[in-house]
Amino acid sequence: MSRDLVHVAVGVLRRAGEILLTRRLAGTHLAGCWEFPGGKFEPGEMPEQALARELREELGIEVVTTQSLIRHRHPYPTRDVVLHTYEVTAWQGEPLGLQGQALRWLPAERIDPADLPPADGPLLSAARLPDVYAISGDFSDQADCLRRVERLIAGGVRLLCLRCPDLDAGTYRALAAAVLARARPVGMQVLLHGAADWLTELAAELGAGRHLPARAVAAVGQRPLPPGAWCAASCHDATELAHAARIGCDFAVLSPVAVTASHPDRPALGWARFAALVEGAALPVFALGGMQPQQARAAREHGGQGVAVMRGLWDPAGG
Ligand SMILES: Nc1nc2c([nH]c(=O)n2[C@@H]2O[C@H](COP(=O)(O)OP(=O)(O)OP(=O)(O)O)[C@@H](O)[C@H]2O)c(=O)[nH]1
Ligand SMILES: [Mg+2]
Repeated sequence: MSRDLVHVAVGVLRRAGEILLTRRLAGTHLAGCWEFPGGKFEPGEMPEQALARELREELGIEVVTTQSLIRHRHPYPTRDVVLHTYEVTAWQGEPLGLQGQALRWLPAERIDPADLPPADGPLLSAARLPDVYAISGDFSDQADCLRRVERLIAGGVRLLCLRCPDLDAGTYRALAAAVLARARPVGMQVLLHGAADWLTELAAELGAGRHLPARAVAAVGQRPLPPGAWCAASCHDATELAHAARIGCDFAVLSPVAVTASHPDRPALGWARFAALVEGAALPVFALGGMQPQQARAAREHGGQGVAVMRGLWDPAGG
């Protein structure tokens, strides 16, 4: 039996580091929840037209510019909802609760997912994530590693995967602790890469997240970290993306989008295939493989969260 499918346009409005939430009115689906403003498409409307009309009707503002953030589908008991989410990067007017709904501005990290509709988990992750995810290269020298981290921080990078596959556990622990001590005060979030179980305990101890290699994602039935700590997955196809979302990962990297120096003979997905895979994914997806930070916008235009960059950031002078 075919289910009802409802398309909804949703806006993320930011001001002084805070995001606008509005409260669903009594008598509506999910009454009392805090949500991102927006509403259902009317017949014949394009997503951005629906967004502009909804924000005019609900908040009395005029949308000036938008950037697509994430589109995902959520099965509610009575119908499926597709949320088309946009960053509203400029608008005119002061948002008001024109339908009597309460308004509230909150920093992204203080929004409690439990206050939002059940469909909003991926949307909140997307709103909290930047559009560049740096992935470290292999290294063993702590001073060199910290110099590279400093350079990333100075360049505005705020999400880092610490990937050191050849280090023993003791050296990795010391290195991760040193990186976190530097990253925490500036709000850079760090994910520990690897399949080993001890990484979960280390992540909890240091206030870090975990990034699971594809083989580790396939092997687990549930994310290894509690909500609130980032849990990311490496994926290469639709099956892996679906599994990553099912086990509760917050975001994924999908590769290889372009041909890379490290795997020149591996066929690249290209942007069209990337977009098709992201379209079906229920979590934010970064493009990985041959990416440079300035391609974040292209990734966004193809439905992605942004780019995951290895060489281009960690080792920009390298080959
Ligand atoms: N606006 C909005 N809707 C959401 C969010 N999350 C989510 O699951 N939804 C669902 O998407 C649908 C949007 O419906 P809506 O009630 O806002 O639609 P609308 O503004 O056109 O209202 P109307 O139908 O009373 O005219 C609802 O089923 C709602 O529960 C969200 O963050 N914002
Ligand atoms: Mg609405």
